Amino acid sequence: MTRMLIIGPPGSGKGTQAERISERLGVVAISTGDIFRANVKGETPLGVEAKKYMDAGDFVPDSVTNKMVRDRLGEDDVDGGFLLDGYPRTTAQVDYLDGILATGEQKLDVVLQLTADDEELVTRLLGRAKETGRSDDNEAVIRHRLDLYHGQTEAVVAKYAERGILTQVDGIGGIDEVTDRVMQAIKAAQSA
Ligand SMILES: Nc1ncnc2c1ncn2[C@@H]1O[C@H](COP(=O)(O)OP(=O)(O)O)[C@@H](O)[C@H]1O
Ligand SMILES: [Mg+2]
Repeated sequence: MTRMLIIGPPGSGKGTQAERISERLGVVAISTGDIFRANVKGETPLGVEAKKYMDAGDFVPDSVTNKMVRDRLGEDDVDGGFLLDGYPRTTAQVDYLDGILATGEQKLDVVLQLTADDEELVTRLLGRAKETGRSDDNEAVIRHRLDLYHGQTEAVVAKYAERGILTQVDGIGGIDEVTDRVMQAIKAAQSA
């Protein structure tokens, strides 16, 4: 049973690595970005609300995101553990997640931070824009998302560092190479 978070700036490879960790550890990967995008695509009320923020590279309001995550974490497939990708991104979300977990007397085992410098991230995301056409992958919006990461999500990372459960992994390199680093880091954290 593993309960984990993967945190990193946009373009750091969270989604790619989360999928691999999920397969290897047999835990369900939950990406708030993917859930929002599925709702945008399906034109649900949640999607219609979220789209306004996502297209601008802004965070969807905490009240909306928190409720969505609470509902998702209540589903049956989460019983064997989870890996959250893209949440929490604000310190208010950290507090909210603490509340959800405390209710079930659960605790986080590992928080992984994937690191990469801004120029590498912008290059990657502009490349991804050509392939996937994600509506928030244009340079101005990418820079804004990076600003929010530095301005808000780094404070989230600091909180977990204070708790002694943060593990940093260098996200620069080939996908397999990064996966090897990630799996080693998880092992080391779990035996610590
Ligand atoms: N925890 C969250 N809080 C607020 N907004 C979120 C959260 N997770 C995802 N979003 C919204 O979805 C968008 C895309 O998220 P995501 O796919 O995780 O992007 P990336 O991994 O490129 O940073 C974000 O820019 C934001 O608008
Ligand atoms: Mg992602």
